Amino acid sequence: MEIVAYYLVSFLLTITSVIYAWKLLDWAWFRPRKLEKCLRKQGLKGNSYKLIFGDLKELAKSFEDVKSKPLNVFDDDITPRIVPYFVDTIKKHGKNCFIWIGPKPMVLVNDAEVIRDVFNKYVLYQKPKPTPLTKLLAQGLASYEEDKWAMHRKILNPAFHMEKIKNMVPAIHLSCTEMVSQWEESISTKGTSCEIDIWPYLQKLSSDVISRTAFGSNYEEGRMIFELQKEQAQHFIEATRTLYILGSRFLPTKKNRRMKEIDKNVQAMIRGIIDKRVKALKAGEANTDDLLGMLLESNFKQIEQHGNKDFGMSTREIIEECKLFYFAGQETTSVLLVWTMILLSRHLDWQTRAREEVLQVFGDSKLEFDGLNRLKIVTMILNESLRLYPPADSLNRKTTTNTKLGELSLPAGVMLVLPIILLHHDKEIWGEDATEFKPERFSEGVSKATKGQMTFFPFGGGPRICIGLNFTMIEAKMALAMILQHFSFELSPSYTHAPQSVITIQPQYGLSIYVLSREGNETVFVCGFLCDYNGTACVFGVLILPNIYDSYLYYPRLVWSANRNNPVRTNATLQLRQDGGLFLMDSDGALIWSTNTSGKAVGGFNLTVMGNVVLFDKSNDIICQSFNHPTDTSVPGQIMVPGKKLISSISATDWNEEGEKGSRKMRRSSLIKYQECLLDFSYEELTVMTENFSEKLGQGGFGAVFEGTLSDGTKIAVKRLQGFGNAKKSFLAEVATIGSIQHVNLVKLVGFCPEKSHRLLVYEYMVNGSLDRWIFLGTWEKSLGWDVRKKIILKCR
Ligand code: HEM
Ligand SMILES: Nc1ncnc2c1ncn2[C@@H]1O[C@H](COP(=O)(O)OP(=O)(O)OP(=O)(O)O)[C@@H](O)[C@H]1O
Repeated sequence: MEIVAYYLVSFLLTITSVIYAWKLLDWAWFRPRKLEKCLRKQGLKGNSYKLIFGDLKELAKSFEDVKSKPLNVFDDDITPRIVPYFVDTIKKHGKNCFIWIGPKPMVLVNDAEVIRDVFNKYVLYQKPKPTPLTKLLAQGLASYEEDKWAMHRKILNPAFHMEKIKNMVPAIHLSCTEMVSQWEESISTKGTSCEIDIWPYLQKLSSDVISRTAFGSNYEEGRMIFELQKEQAQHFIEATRTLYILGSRFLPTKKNRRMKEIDKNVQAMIRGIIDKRVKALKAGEANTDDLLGMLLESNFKQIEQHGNKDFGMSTREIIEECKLFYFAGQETTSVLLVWTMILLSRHLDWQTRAREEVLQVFGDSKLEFDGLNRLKIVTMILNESLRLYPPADSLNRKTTTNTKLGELSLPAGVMLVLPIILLHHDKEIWGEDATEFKPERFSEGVSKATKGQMTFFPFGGGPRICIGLNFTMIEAKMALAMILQHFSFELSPSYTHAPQSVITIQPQYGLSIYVLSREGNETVFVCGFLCDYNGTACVFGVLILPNIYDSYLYYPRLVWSANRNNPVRTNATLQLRQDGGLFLMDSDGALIWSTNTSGKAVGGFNLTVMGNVVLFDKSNDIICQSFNHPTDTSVPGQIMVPGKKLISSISATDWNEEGEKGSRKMRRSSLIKYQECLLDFSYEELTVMTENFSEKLGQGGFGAVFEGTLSDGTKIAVKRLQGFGNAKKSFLAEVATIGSIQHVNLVKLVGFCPEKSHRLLVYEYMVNGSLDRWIFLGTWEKSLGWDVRKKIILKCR
């Protein structure tokens, strides 16, 4: 009996071993060979199959090779670095090719229409099965198929609707504010600018945003969960760099134990939060503004509707969805932001245009949802950034049965790769400048830019398109707008341009940029009428005021004017008409100038912080702007296009005197007409004007004051300062400050002289002397009372 049992067991063992051996052989050799034959018959080309590993070794080597070769800082042609093996294979075998991922062939799908088909027929083309390692990281919606996917998508969809995302905007705003404050703090310790590696900040930002929006009031617990998920992702990335060996996850290695421990802890923590919420929801107290709240609410509704738990998600499944939010939404959003920042650091013209738009929509006030939706330039920039640096460089699918794919007939089990980045960089699709940053491609939206083709799909496509698309775009707009509102930035020379693919496309060495605070550092423009002393000649224009940090601009200058060749008199008016734009009428009612926009419905006009006078319509679209009609000056951020020209305005604004004898003199003779403008005198001129400082008016704490006369006979008082030494910068800063103060009862500064070690201030002449003579009339009793002094201070006569 025992012998029979022995033979029976041996027989069964042998049979099982033979079956497994055959399966292994089929998996490692026969099946790959059969698939290869079939693909070659269809005209597809690729390397011959190599046992078990296929092309994996070459694939790993190609990544290693490019890793050590950073790109030129201005090079956005990144495909050879991100998908080196695809690029090499296409070079070697042509566009209709395949590569071997171990024993599985992977066909490259390059045709936009075929890609659309793959996305739409999502039951026929499914995602490759997640490895057990991926399962430890996150399962959820992204990895389900067919009915289970459909049910989860239906429950999750409402949480990602625009009106729900609107409620999350305050949470997103808070996270962005925290980041901006940290940058401001770093800057304040160094002055007005400093070098920051912003990559870790952007990663923390997107992680904070997910914690806040997913778990709301349980934000702190959420943050701990996501810290653990982050560590899990690190382990996962390391594991994906080696070939996954069946059963290896059961080995009691240190890493395997840690991954399991993390998974257990994360599950327990999320379960704790969910239990609290479910209790609150049942008691009618739960907050449903965060993702978790909305998901629970939607799940309840679904179960209630069908009266059956099977139509909803289990707690375990809800836990997986929460883990997935972090995995799918954190890194992707931070890389979108980091590449956008790199592009804007290099393309300062677009940085300026984006800032202009942000300031036009929000000014310096708090960002809010409706305004974010009006940011057109920012959206164009984000789309162009997603085109050049799509966070996911390619997507995978597999055939589930024998399938007709375009011209091909593919057997079941063939993997497909949809190479997002190759289509985004294709010169046949986007033109010769495909690898250049040109946000204007998206000026009329995505469908116009792609002509309705599936050539731009950073978020995938078809029914399985990214569920977080709206969420991520609002977050990115908010973060970018807030950064632009507070800072200017440019690349640091220490930045190394090395994009690399680690699940998402990331900057290998971070992103060091110079961040400059805009506060107190911006150039100030004012707009209005500028008249000569007599008020007989006025222009309507834009004036740039000196900035105390600049040493090159000592006095306000006119940078644009509407009527420089046609001055008007005082009492002229500028009228904004709803149906025609701006009209400049002289005091006698004669039309002097208009914006030439008759028939257009005008919403308003605005002087932007860049000094651009902008006329816009009701939907904030620009109707016309002074930047498009330059006169004699161009300011930073003003883009000059072919056909535009600057024409010197000296003689044109020099209404009374002929412009003569060198530019310095000419500038002065025209500037002297403006009350607001300060003149820079030479020491020699002041010596002549004061007849060698012969007539002393008095002595102050900082030096003596002398009488003088300008060439047109106007009397002046010249103060010769002592004690400023050679400190030209602080002297000019002082001049800029005093020069910008306008008060009827304070003497006006006319000009100054900073030549060599001379420091002189030129004031208008006060016939009645200094105010102190009138304030202190000999004795305290006789001097002016407080009410009179108050009136003097408050400018009342
Ligand atoms: C720049 C940011 C993002 C990019 C580029 C991006 C990209 C993608 C892509 C390409 C897919 C399709 C994958 C495939 O078809 O194989 C996808 C799916 C998905 N994404 Fe995103 N994503 C981003 C942000 C987010 C955020 C913020 C969340 C959640 C909070 C999210 C959640 C998901 C989910 C759950 C899916 C699976 C959808 C399904 O299978 O029905 N994503 N994402
Ligand atoms: N713009 C002016 N027009 C006519 N006289 C002036 C003018 N500015 C100064 N003075 C004369 O010169 C004197 C000294 O002026 P100054 O402004 O230097 O002195 P202060 O007011 O005593 O103080 P401080 O040196 O602290 O500014 C005045 O008392 C006045 O008589």
